[in-house]
Amino acid sequence: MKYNCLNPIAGVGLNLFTEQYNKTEDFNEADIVLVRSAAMHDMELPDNLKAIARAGAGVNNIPLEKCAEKGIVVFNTPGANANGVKELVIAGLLLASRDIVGGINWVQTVKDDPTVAKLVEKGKSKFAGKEIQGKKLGVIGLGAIGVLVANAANRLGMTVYGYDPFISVDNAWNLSRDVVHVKTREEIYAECDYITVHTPLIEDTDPSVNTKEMINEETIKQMKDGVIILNFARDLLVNDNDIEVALKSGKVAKYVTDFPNAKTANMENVIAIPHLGASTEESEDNCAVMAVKQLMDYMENGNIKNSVNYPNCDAGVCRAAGRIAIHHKNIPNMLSQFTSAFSAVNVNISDMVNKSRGDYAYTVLDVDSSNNSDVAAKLSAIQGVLKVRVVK
Ligand SMILES: NC(=O)C1=CN([C@@H]2O[C@H](COP(=O)(O)OP(=O)(O)OC[C@H]3O[C@@H](n4cnc5c(N)ncnc54)[C@H](O)[C@@H]3O)[C@@H](O)[C@H]2O)C=CC1
Ligand SMILES: O=C(O)C(=O)COP(=O)(O)O
Repeated sequence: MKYNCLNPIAGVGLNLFTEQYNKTEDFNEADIVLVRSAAMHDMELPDNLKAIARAGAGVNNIPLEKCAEKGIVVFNTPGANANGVKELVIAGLLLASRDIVGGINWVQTVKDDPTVAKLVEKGKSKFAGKEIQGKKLGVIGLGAIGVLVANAANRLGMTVYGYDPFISVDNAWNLSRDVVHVKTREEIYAECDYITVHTPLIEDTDPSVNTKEMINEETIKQMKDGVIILNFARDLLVNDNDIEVALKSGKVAKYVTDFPNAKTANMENVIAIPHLGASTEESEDNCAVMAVKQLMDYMENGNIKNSVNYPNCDAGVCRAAGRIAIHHKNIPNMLSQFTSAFSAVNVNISDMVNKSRGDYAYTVLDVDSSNNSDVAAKLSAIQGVLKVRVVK
């Protein structure tokens, strides 16, 4: 089996691959691909490609639907880099509150002056700021990162407001009970001195689901004067032209972004960080290990864990003579056709798992025969079947 890395992936993860797996520099001959932020939307997806693992959280760089149509499972690594991002968000809160960057840059301009010690005492008042303790922070999106940010800010003495209409049970359990649970984004806009966004980038006609450009003229208008906005999620969550106007007028005091672009990188009062949220040794290692383990379990057992375009499916380790994995449309009459294909050749199905997610489904069949290539070819020809893989 061949794997290709579209971005550098930590060695501690890649070292988990056994001798069955070989690295290839050629994307077109890969069975599996590991990726971080490389843009995949315009890439031609080869027929032999079976799975893509995003060593990270955001999957907006990957064509999920196109992959699902080709029976390519896309995984991510939920939570594996959340602490790295949380720590940078806390740094972002402090960088936006105290002119640390301005002060450091100024010291560089006077560092060769023998009276530098005196100069700093005289000049430091230009860089004075505010403390975060006692201020209100709004967290939009209480997933792996949002929960950690909310809890950490709460421990630093901030009053934290949290909004997430789709919060998972686990994340709700992990959220500090001191976090104020708000039911609308508007409450956050009206109340908070700092607002940080931690949702995926989602484009949808339903405004409660859509996150694209959720920070815009209309929503900024509802915020407090001098609000500080932090964006460690994706640049498209914020409308660049609207934030520019708001920064110029002082309505927004600072915009901290981990996703600078040609516009925001040139705006005054923007603190632009070069997408460093997940760039820590620990996060890179966690993501790589999780991504590789998920890929290996998929390749060797057909199990799917943490997919973003196919249902999760745990068929365990195969103890039968053969295992076939079928990617198919979630439509009527599929299972009966699969079972008929095996009964036609008098092969017993000893175990079966069938899972669906939206328009797509995944079926794993354990059978009492180790020679299944002919049946696999017949299964591939069934209308609605997207890919058939002989796992064992
Ligand atoms: N700066 C960086 O290096 C990194 C950035 N990210 C970005 O941060 C995002 C969040 O990451 P995680 O917390 O790990 O993901 P996650 O999937 O654990 O959390 C996302 C949360 O957003 C919530 N959500 C979805 N739509 C929403 C809406 N319309 N309104 C309010 N909440 C909504 C979900 O219910 C979920 O709880 C990623 O999608 C990615 O874009 C993630 C990791 C690193
Ligand atoms: O995990 C994410 O969503 C990130 O934004 C991290 O991206 P990266 O892996 O650092 O290119």
